Amino acid sequence: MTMVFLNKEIRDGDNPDLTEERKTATFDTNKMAEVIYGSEKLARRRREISQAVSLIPELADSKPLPFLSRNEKILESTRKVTALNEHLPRLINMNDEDEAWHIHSEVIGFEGNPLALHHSLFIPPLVIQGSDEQHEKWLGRAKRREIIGCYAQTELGHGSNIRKLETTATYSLSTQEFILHTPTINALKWWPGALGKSSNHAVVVASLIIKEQNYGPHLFMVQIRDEQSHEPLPGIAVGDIGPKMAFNGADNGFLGFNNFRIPRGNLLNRHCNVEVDGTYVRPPHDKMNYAGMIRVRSRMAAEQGTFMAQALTIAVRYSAVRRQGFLENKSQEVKVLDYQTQQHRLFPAIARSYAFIFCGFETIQKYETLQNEMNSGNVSLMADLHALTSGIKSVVTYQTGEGIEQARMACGGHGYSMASYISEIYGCAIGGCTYEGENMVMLLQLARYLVKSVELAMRGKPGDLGPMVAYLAYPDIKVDLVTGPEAYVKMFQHISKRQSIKATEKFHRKMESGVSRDEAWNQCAVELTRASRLHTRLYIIETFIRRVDSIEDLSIKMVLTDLMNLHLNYELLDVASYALEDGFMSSTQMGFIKNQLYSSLEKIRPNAVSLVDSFQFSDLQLRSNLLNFLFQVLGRRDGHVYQNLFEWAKSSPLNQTEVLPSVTQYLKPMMEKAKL
Ligand SMILES: CCCCC/C=C\C/C=C\C/C=C\C/C=C\C/C=C\CCCCC(=O)SCCNC(=O)CCNC(=O)[C@H](O)C(C)(C)COP(=O)(O)OP(=O)(O)OC[C@H]1O[C@@H](n2cnc3c(N)ncnc32)[C@H](O)[C@@H]1OP(=O)(O)O
Ligand SMILES: Cc1cc2nc3c(=O)[nH]c(=O)nc-3n(C[C@H](O)[C@H](O)[C@H](O)COP(=O)(O)OP(=O)(O)OC[C@H]3O[C@@H](n4cnc5c(N)ncnc54)[C@H](O)[C@@H]3O)c2cc1C
Repeated sequence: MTMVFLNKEIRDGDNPDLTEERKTATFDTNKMAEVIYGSEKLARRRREISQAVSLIPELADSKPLPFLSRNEKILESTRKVTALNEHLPRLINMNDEDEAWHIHSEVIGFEGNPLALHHSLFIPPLVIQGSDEQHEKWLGRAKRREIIGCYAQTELGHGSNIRKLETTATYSLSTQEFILHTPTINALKWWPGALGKSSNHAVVVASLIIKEQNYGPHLFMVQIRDEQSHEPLPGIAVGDIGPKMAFNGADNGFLGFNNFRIPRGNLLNRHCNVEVDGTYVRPPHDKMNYAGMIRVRSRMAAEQGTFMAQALTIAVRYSAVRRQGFLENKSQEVKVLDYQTQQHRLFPAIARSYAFIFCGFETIQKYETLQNEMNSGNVSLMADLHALTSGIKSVVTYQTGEGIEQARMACGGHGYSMASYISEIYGCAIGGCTYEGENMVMLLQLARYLVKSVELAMRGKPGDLGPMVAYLAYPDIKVDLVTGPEAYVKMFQHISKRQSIKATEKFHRKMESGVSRDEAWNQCAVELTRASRLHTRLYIIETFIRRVDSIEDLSIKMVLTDLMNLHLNYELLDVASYALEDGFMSSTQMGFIKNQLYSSLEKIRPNAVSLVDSFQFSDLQLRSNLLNFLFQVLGRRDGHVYQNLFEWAKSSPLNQTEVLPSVTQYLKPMMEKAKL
């Protein structure tokens, strides 16, 4: 029997400890899902899609993934993604990217698949950088999945510094072709997802050479494998780069060219061109070829917030059914979720998940605006969004890693087992600190923007500062935190502004003392990255406040206000030393922040399970679908952890036989020998 309480599904047969949690919630999880995913329609569509997928057996894992070898993982992810391809048009609106992401996440999980990059990194640069004619030629084929592609930029020797990529695309005037070449081992493309064994096309980033002049990195559409035989084309060396920390269901690859020729029309030329006679037509912005990277980075806050939310769903549900130790009542052990330390471990991370998802939706919208402007030739928004997304991708990936690791530790010993599946989520999410721009490198990109902005403010031109950095010119007026969120923002603004100014002044002093600009920059780099982090954390706080302000439903607004207050106090406490240093914050205020934080933990406690339930991850999505295969066990919606942990252990391949060859071949002889 199912009883609906405030639209929260209470099911007979669930672990009573979880049922009790769901009953104490003060809000409706369906309503909260609408806020998280931005609309009633999307939240509802997600549920409908999850439900539809759960009814199609071939879309479920056919084996528990942690027990599979790499080859088996790739076979399984490919089986699922191709099976899904057959069902997609019936299950989702094919033009809706959010629906597509959701269904892929349901079916594929975290371990990658040969089409993940096709949609996120092959089609988008083709859309952004390809001309109408090029769309005509490749886009339809790519969307129909007649061809499979990837994005090949990083090389063995260079990833961060793309101006130094060594792969060359030399224009041949006589044949009107580009000759792609890999001059050294270091120049091999290295890392691109789905390149190794699956793709037959790649968007390749290579240095464009015309009449011996290097015009820097440009994007080329390159067919790398025969469409019939799938063999590499002559002049191409391609393969898999081996097992990784995660994403082992995907084939990240290497790629080398031996004077491989492609037609002139394969340079993606919506914004730049090489004419027949070798004349180079410049793009409207120097870094136009980097626009695809801004796109991916703009999506990372929501994506990473979701990864963290998945780990937290597992940890919070488990913490509500795990009983260990006593508080006042000595006749019953307490749920570990009742310990303040456990709450302090998990609840600020829940708040960050919400904050990242809210911030993510804002940045995705900003990117869409940029894209529309770029299409009509206006590139003025590019610099701001590059700076913003560089900071956001760095801060959210790092904090997501922290949050997921805390979720794992919060599950004690069982968190360390693959039965929690948290380590797989961690491996997948933490890759984000490196891919799409190594975090330190991206923080330093934002720092360039901050330093320039401080210089403008110092030169008495605050009117030239964009809205994102206007606070750098605000006067320092002390604030009373009791007055609410705005005061927290002002305190954060002061901290961020002061650090940006300090780092800039240090940089100036170094140069004035005769140190070169680059060396001075390097000697200030740690301080500069601190400024970037603070600026970004301030931005995330502001998006959280904006989102909560916009909510009308009172019960949702109240619980999100609790979560936002927790976030404000946690973030401010974390950086308080910056404000204590110059006396902007007093030790009394510090005490106030701590007390507010502890009181927020208490307020959130009754809503904790429902706050993670509101993400509405299905058991399949968390890989805990008992109907198909025993898998991630701790975060099951029904909370039946222990019996399923035992089932999980029994299903281990090691337990399919009582005596292993390791015993008969090695341990037994050793023991026998010892008896002699
Ligand atoms: C619809 C269907 C969907 C289906 C979905 C299917 C499946 C999904 C299911 C599950 C998936 C699950 C999970 C998926 C999650 C993850 C995916 C997995 C893997 C991700 C793949 C990652 C791919 C990559 O990593 S691609 C490679 C990325 N590489 C980088 O990012 C390189 C970083 N380096 C750089 O960007 C540059 O080198 C640089 C650091 C910016 C420096 O560039 P440089 O040219 O040297 O410039 P310089 O520093 O001198 O600065 C000069 C000037 O330019 C400005 N600038 C720089 N960049 C930009 C820019 N982009 N835009 C604007 N301006 C820019 C810079 O600020 C300077 O300005 P100024 O002089 O200071 O004014
Ligand atoms: C899971 C995964 C998937 C990927 N998928 C793709 C893909 O599909 N396509 C693709 O083209 N690439 C892909 N990559 C590659 C990825 O984009 C690069 O690894 C990334 O951009 C970092 O570059 P790097 O490896 O050269 O690191 P490096 O730059 O060598 O970084 C090493 C260290 O040097 C530091 N460092 C480097 N430069 C500076 C600097 N200027 N100032 C200060 N410190 C610096 C870094 O902070 C870091 O600590 C993927 C990587 C991973 C992990």
